[in-house]
Amino acid sequence: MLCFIPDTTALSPPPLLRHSHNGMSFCACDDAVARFLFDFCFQTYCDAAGEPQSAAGTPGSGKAPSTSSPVSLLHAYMGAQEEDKGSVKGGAALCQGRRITRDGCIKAVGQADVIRNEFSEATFERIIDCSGKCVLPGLVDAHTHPVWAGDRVHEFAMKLAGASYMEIHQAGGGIHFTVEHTRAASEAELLAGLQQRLGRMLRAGSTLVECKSGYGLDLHTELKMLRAIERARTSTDIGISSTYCGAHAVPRGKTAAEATDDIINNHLPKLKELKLSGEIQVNNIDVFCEKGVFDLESTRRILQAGKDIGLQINFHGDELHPMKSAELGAELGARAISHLEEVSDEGIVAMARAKCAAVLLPTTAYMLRLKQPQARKMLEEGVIVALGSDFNPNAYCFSMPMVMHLACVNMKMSMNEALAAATINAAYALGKSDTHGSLEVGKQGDLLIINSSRWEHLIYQFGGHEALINYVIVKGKVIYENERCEAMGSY
Ligand SMILES: N=CN[C@@H](CCC(=O)O)C(=O)O
Ligand SMILES: [Zn+2]
Repeated sequence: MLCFIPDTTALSPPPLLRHSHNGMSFCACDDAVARFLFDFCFQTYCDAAGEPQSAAGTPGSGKAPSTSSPVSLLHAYMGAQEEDKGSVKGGAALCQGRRITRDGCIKAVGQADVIRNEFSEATFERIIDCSGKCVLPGLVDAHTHPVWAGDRVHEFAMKLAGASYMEIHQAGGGIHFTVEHTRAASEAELLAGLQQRLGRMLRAGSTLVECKSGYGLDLHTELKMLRAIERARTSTDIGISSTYCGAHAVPRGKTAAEATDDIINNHLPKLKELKLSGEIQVNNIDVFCEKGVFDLESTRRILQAGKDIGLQINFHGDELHPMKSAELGAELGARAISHLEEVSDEGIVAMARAKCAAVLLPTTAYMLRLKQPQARKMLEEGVIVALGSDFNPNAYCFSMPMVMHLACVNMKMSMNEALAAATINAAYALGKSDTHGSLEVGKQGDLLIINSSRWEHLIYQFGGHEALINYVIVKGKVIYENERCEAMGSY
């Protein structure tokens, strides 16, 4: 087991926050989950690891003490990733009075002395001294396109010179350029690029990421991409939610209607077969619903067909033109819709009612100088707002800390809102808020330890996360340890 000793002094109660958990949208102040998240966020000091401390409070039950408590000492004890092979140690036997399978889930949360008593006979593989540091949930990136070959740095120059995203796309560049290179690449090459990118995401604090296909457009290449994602799922530590995005663009030589028929009649039946045989796990279906790409009716047909084979609907909508994508997503029971720069007022209300998450992508609005999505209005209307990096050859950003910073500055989100959007709400957008996105007993032990006594530095220091992130932990196992972090300091 791994033990963290993040002693805390609660600084102040978090402000009102729109937050989601298990499909509910609520104010953080009224909910134990959110209070827990922020108890962990407001950590200021710690004594030496392993030293007994005194603090009043309740044992780790997943219900954290209120942030109004003057002293809030929290410990999180977690199992390591490997299955226990039978040598149950004293500590393991103590926990909840039953055999612990070392499953990488959080075993207890609560006041330090209470948990110390509960686990007094436990032995730990490692104890991490979190003096002066903060422990946060691992970040969740709800929208990425990380499988591709070639890059589009030349197009960045064109855009800086004034070309629009759609002008480049219609001239055969953009997604078409990447499709050409991705079709020519081998699965091994795609996997190598993907693993490298996932490593960079992990070092920037993401422990769960959504990964889309969508640079093949033909069945052969889409499957090649999905297989690369599947191999990354088993060969890397980062969590993956995979998305079939064969309707990312209309392939050259086909009309949108022909491409729609091809997806429904050929791609999806094959995906269903591979899902059933266990060869590929695909979680979501995506379409780029946009003027000049897939219109509302084609989008509806593809998404419905994907839903019919058990995929969660999670698609690109209302980005460059108002398409009524939000209204469609709400009607179809979409789990999430991304972009939404051009969403209508009715669409926002419909998404709130349908508990359909809005995945906002600050890097894209910034890169393409689009109008910003109306994050404030969405939050006020009760939409579950999540964030994603949208990492792709157009928006080349791996870093959720930078995404949170942009969301705060450009979309006027508070830092608390941005953190919730990049953790529990992003997990909700992927259908994983039961197991990911916050630090609760029974949830997967994915977390970050940052080298600052105030968690807000992770957002405030734009581009400073490399020096701030001290540890990245997935399923209770230290995946990344930044030794330079101590030397660099955080201020
Ligand atoms: N807008 C559509 N898809 C991506 C961009 C993909 C690309 O340009 O390669 C997005 O979410 O920003
Ligand atoms: Zn995208």
